Amino acid sequence: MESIDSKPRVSAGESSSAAAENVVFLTWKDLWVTVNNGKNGRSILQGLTGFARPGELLAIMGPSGCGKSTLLNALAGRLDPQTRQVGDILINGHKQTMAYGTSAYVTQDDALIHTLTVSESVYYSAQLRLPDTMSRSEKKERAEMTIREMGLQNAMNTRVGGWGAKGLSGGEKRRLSICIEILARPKLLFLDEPTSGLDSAASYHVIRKIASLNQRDGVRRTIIASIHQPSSEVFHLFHNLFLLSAGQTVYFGALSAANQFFASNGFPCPTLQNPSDHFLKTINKDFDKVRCFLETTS
Ligand SMILES: Nc1ncnc2c1ncn2[C@@H]1O[C@H](COP(=O)(O)OP(=O)(O)OP(=O)(O)O)[C@@H](O)[C@H]1O
Repeated sequence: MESIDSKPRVSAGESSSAAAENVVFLTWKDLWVTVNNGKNGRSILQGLTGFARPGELLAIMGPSGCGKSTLLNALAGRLDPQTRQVGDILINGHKQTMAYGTSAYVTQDDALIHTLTVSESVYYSAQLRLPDTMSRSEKKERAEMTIREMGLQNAMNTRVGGWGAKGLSGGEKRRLSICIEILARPKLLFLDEPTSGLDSAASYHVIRKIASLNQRDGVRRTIIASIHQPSSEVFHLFHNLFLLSAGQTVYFGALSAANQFFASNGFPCPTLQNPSDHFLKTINKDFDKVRCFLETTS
């Protein structure tokens, strides 16, 4: 089976120039994550290598249970204590801990207070999260700017809402959660399934807002999101793809080269089919073929 090089290389100067520019170039090398369940350890991630660049969005995709959240948590330093991690995770080429506010993690569940409005949620978070070196009015200004960046200006006075009290839509809640996490202008943003539970239009709106953040405020963020079955429009908002199956890398590289990679390995994407559906179907359906595919490409 023919294979192409799915592992793009990091150019020598990229990590050091990211450090000079005060952005984050995240690299992981031969990353293993094992969980201890009784007598035997089970490898959830098996020797993953990749990177995420400033100014780009990386999608982590794969079938349910393949290890997407585990990879995201390992990169964010949020693995739970029962797991063991081996391998290197480097920031701008070095092993280092990130300063407060450098990175943010948006979880799948929106941890919002139902009785607050959008503006109250963001203003209060700004007062609590932003450094004391910022004045009250600077914090308020930052909160307003961030609300606009996430396209929530028309819902400023809408309550979050919950059971029995309708408030924000699911997509608006997700954008509010992101809004709160990006208040401190993190250079590295992790999102765990930011579109889960949303319809395709709301998903597109959420990811488009995330994708446009870098253009709007000029901060070249490094953005990594795990994502389930994105529509074609959502899929094409990402720059790079990390495709996993059973804890192993199926593909890592530019999104634009993934079709060619699958085609040259005997799995061309049918015309008019959403490529992300095709990739996930291929991994799920042809399990034995994919095992052989993994062996040839690793
Ligand atoms: N702490 C843990 N203890 C035991 N097993 C774990 C633990 N964390 C993850 N796993 C197992 O590792 C595998 C990968 O889990 P993970 O949540 O990373 O998958 P996922 O791709 O994010 O799944 P989904 O798309 O369904 O959310 C699963 O089989 C899960 O049961």
